[in-house]
Amino acid sequence: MSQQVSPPPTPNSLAPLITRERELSWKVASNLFISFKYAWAGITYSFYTQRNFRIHLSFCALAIGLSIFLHLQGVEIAVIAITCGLVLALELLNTAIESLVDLTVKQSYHELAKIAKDCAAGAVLVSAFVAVVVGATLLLPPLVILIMSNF
Ligand SMILES: Nc1ncnc2c1ncn2[C@@H]1O[C@H](COP(=O)(O)OP(=O)(O)OP(=O)(O)O)[C@@H](O)[C@H]1O
Repeated sequence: MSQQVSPPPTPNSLAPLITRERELSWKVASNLFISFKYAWAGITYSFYTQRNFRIHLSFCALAIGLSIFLHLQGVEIAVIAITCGLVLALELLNTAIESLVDLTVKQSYHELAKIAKDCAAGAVLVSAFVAVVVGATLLLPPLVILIMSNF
């Protein structure tokens, strides 16, 4: 049995969607404050449900705290903060992708669901690896000097 494939949308068929401006959304935040509230709800959801998010958040707090304690230069603290932000943002996207996949395939196995979840988890892993390299490069030398100077 051949699968029915819908034709790709032409630029003209997208125009009504754009003019109706997100009419298809279940709900649209009415103002900026409500948008922040929903964004914060996503962050707290990830915090309470995702162990990895809590672990990454703890390491980020530690790294930023250490960089201030060790009097790193402003640009170095900024690089550590950007790297931490990247890891946490990718964790949030990973959670979003997992939820979307579960919503789509429910509790059934699907090869594409596996690819989507594995790639999302892989993106987090890559960013975490980069964060370790950045942290080790910027934090370890002054930390070793501080420890050595106390012995
Ligand atoms: N519906 C599915 N079909 C196929 N494989 C799946 C499916 N759901 C999960 N998997 C596989 O199980 C793995 C773990 O999925 P799960 O949804 O439990 O993520 P997780 O353990 O919460 O991941 P993370 O630690 O990144 O948050 C996925 O990476 C994927 O390989």
